[in-house]
Order: sequence, then structure tokens, then C-alpha cells
Amino acid sequence: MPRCPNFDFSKQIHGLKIKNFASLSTCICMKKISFLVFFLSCHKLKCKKKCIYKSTLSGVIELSKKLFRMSTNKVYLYGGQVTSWKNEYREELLFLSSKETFRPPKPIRGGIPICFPQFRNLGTLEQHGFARTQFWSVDPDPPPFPITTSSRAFVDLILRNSKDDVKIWPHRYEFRLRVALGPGGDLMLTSRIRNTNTNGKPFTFTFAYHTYLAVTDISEVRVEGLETLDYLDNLQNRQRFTEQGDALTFESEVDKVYLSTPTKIAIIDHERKRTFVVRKDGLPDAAVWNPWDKKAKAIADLGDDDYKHMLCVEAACVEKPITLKPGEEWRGRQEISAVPSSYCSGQLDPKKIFLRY
Ligand SMILES: O=P(O)(O)OC[C@H]1O[C@H](O)[C@H](O)[C@@H](O)[C@@H]1O
Repeated sequence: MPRCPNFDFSKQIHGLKIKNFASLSTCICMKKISFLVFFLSCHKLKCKKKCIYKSTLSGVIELSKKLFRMSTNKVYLYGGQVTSWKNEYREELLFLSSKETFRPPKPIRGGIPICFPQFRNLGTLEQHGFARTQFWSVDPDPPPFPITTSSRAFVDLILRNSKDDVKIWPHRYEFRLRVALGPGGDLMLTSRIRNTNTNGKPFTFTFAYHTYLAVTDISEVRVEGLETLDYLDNLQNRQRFTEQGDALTFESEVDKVYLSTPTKIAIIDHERKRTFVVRKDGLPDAAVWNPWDKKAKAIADLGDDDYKHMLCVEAACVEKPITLKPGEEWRGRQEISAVPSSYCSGQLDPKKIFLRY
């Protein structure tokens, strides 16, 4: 099997020597980079102990086949991107394009791309910044995690400024991403971004978890929690409007950034009788995107009908960019749970929705 030409694996995982991991790197380059994260402590892999890493990874794959009621997810080092999140019934909860999605240097279409240090085209960088097209590393020894989490299934990734991105964004940073599965199968992403400039300069960025939720039929989806809020409409030169009082429904292209939203948003998939609940912290805004039929056809890595089965609801920080001085750190967190719609009974009732927390 061919190796990925874009990717010197020995540089990507701390302490790994490629010769010790030939089969693992082959597997990874064949698009199966997955760290299937579950109740085994996958994060405790000691990369320096060659066989532990390798055998633990294959052990994870093996076990995930055997274990029945287990939520799983996959994280690619490319983009630091979650590409799969399955519930205990092995139902996929994230959308991934039906077309070829893994084509570096292009971003992966689906899952949860990370938009950093720029959301959309709001600056001089490429659309959505460069984090989604970089190879991240497993962070073998992350600093203590300040947020207490009951999750024992997580992986820590890290991205630092590379020689290439310093040319277009002249700053030093450390971006630590923790991807975790909660005891009830909830998917939790926490980003910690630190300014490590040694020249005393601050930097400013915008950010989004560009989350592609899998829905059965976009026409039968309703979003609650964004009613009556102000939003910027990207389809109308980012003009500011105020949303009406009803829950959002979808019958054409949508590309909006809702401003200063509540911390909980519910996405109700009527046909599947499933509700996604997005909770966010440190991310005041929420982008909502569906390209609908015409634009979907114009997007090369999206199938013509894919738009029917996806909805992006993205915890974001767009309107007021974040500025960090050297030594300062910012945190942004998104948690998603998928619950039967009966838990919500059409209302955003956190007590009912978060019974399992
Ligand atoms: O095609 P991409 O670069 O991944 O962007 C996909 C979409 O992302 C966001 O939701 C933006 O608001 C949209 O304007 C953009 O079309």
C-alpha cells in the first residue's frame, strides 16, 4: 500500500520513529488515521514505547468491533478533525461528504473542521484559516486540564505554528485540542489557544467548530434557540438582520452568523426523532449553513444531494475577534449530545435534555 506523500509521520507524533510503525503509518495514510476513542485510555499511549502504541491502536480497532453498545468517534490528525461520531447503536451522527473527502491539501468536507485563525473570508488568510489543512500531532503530555470532565475517553492534539504559516500569519501559538466522549456518548471538543510570541506582539483571531450534523432530511429539521436574535447574513453582504420569533426551518440556502446566542441550541431531526443539543462556552456566536441544491452542485467535494442530509451549526466567535497577548490563553468549548426527540418535547428544557449529565 502506498504511503501518503504529504506526510512524514515521524514528524507528526512525538517520539515516534517511522520504521517502528510501518504498518500503522500505512494504515493512517490509507485514510484510517482514526484514533477510535472510547473507554480505553487511548490518550495514555506512550509513543516512545513503540509496540504499545501500535498494539494499542490495533487493540482499539479490534475491540470496537466486539463491543456492542459503545459510542465511538474518529479524529484525523489532518486538520485535527473529528470525522465520525457514532452512538451506541452505531448510527453516524456527523455528516461526511459522499464524495472523496481526504485530499490534502484540501480540507475534509464533513465532520468538524476547525476554523482558525480566521472564520470564512474575514481577513487576509485562506477561507477558514489554515488549521483545517495542517497535520496536527498527538499531544503526549498536555498541561493539566482545568475543566473537570467525567470522560475517560479522550485524545489530545496539538498544532503549533509551522514555517509555512508563519509566512502568512507571523505569530507563534500553541493550539491544544481535546476531543472527548462523555459517559452518555456526548462529543466534547475543547480548544486552548495560547500566544507564544517572543516578540511581545499580541494576535487576533476568529474561530469556529464547523460542525456538520447528519440529518435525515433538511426540510424536516427545526432549530430552536436562535429565535429573535440578530444575525449577519453572508448571502447579503453580511448585513445585520433580526430573526423572527419562530424556530428556524429550511427551504433554501442559508449562510448566517447568529450573534451572542444562548449557550444551548437544539437541532431537531423530525424524521429520525432525534435532537442534537449543542452547548457552548467561550463561543458567543453560532453560524448556520446549508448550501442547498445549486451551491451544492458547485462545490466539487460535495455530492449533489448531500445538502439534504447535512446541517452545519457551528459554535463560533466571529463578530468580536479574540485578542491574546503573549502568554495569554483562550478556551472555547463545544459539547453535542444526541437524544431522542421525546427528551425535548419540542422545548429547550435543559433539565430534560441533560438528564444524562
Ligand atoms: O467550502 P468551505 O470553505 O468549507 O466553507 C463552507 C461554508 O462555511 C461557512 O459556514 C461559511 O459561512 C460559508 O460561507 C461557507 O460556504
